[in-house]
Amino acid sequence: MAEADRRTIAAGTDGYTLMQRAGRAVADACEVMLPGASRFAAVLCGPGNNGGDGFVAARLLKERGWSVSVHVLEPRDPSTGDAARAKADWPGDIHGPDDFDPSAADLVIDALFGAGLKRGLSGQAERLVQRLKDADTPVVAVDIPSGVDGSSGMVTGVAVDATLTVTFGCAKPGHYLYPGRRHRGRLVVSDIGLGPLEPHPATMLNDTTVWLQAFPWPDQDGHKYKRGHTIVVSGSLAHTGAARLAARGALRIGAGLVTLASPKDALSVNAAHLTAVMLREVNGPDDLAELLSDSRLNCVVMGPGLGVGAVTRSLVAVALAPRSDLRDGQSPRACLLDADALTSFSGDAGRLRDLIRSTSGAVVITPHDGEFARLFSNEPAILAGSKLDRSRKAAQFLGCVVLLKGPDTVVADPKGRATISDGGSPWLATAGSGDVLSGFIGGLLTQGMPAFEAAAAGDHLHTIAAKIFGPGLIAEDIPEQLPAALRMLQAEGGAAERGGTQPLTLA
Ligand SMILES: NC(=O)C1=CN([C@@H]2O[C@H](COP(=O)(O)OP(=O)(O)OC[C@H]3O[C@@H](n4cnc5c(N)ncnc54)[C@H](O)[C@@H]3O)[C@@H](O)[C@H]2O)[C@@H](O)CC1
Ligand SMILES: [K+]
Repeated sequence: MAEADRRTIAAGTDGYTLMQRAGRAVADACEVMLPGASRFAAVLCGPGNNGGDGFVAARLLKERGWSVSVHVLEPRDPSTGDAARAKADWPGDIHGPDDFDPSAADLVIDALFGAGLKRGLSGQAERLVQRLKDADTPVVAVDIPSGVDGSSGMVTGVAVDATLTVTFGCAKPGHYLYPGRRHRGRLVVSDIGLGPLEPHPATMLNDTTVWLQAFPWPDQDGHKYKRGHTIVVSGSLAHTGAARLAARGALRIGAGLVTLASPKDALSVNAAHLTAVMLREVNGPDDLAELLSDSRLNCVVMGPGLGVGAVTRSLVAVALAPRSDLRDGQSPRACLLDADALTSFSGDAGRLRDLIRSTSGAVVITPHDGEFARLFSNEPAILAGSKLDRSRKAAQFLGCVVLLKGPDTVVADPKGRATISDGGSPWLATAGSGDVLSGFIGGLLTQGMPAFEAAAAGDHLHTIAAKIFGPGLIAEDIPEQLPAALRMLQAEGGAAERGGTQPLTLA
């Protein structure tokens, strides 16, 4: 973001002009939020340019008839640069923090600190923010709620709870990553004329613009063998449901064929629950190796309900085994590892990395936070940092795509590309929903979708399907909502082809 700012200034727009535009965007948002007359805004201005934006907004609101009181942390703040100029242009009194009474105001503007904050609020700033949190007054945050780290969403100590956040140029990761996401209220991204961002952004909001171009719509003249064949490995008798959920997900999202590889003891229970999904007896790694000698089986999904231990480790090794049997035109087999397939490598991520690096096919792993922490328990450097950092480091370490689940799911690839999801559905916090997600992504890999795009698309469609169903959702419902989600996607695909859209960069 600072880079975009520098480019804009280099291209002829000075910093003070940008600050005027930013302050105007904030003032406009306040007017939309509180239309009417006799409005009173209290504006908290910090020592940097965030505070400068606050002074500009304060002046514009005063010109528009608002009563405005401005408060700074220290009398000398802000003392340099554009922010000092904005302060000098403010025509009213400047108060200290002790005069700040949030409950007397109709609205508070939080212009204390911007997205570059790297340490927790302390002292006067902390006390001021705590007083604001204790009041019930609506808050408009400038750029990001003060106390939230814009690049990670992390909060050390207190952070402002905004009703609305106005940011500039593009959103920041901290607007979407938790806990920052919880603090920002509604988000408005204002175009203040910042320079163009990199043509290949590293961090993107996960929406259709990231992956729609790569979505594997079936060909008009296609047949099921062309759409690929997914193998889902089932657990034993008492643990078969998870694999069936994944298998149904893979079939719904368009895999041409799906076969459940089931141990003998679970065959009859699996058979009793399957119709379009096929069934094959597979008792352990040797049987799986024999099944996979058929090179048409081009994706394996394993982990859900599989059990933790040496057998699962061997099954993963078989699925990732190097291949010499590929004929011309055949693509290598992709692999989706989730749940027990990851927990079986707890504290031994190096072994999993060696297996992944030996395969020529695409690999996606889909851990939740607990599985991620167990897998990398011997790699403390990977466990440090924001969710975005951790996902990127894990992807680079393993050499595969990592999808780290949560309401702010992150998908990262080894080259550093990453997406953040825009809030899942709270109804997805239900048993088996992750198994369906494995199936969705596996089904897309089966159809040849590149791994990063497949993971992002699977996650997005999973959320859309859950939102379509709404309250009362259980995992079985998710694949059944996919047709409606795909119809929406198809309509959007047509619109995108006509209009052309760019991914939403998060800088
Ligand atoms: N393109 C851009 O980036 C633009 C940015 N603008 C504004 O500029 C802001 C960024 O300005 P700055 O870089 O000056 O950042 P801030 O306004 O957040 O201020 C940084 C100052 O606060 C101090 N500080 C940081 N963390 C602290 C803590 N925990 N406790 C006490 N003091 C702390 C720092 O030492 C520094 O002096 C943005 O948030 C935005 O509001 C706009 O004016 C227009 C364009
Ligand atoms: K702020």
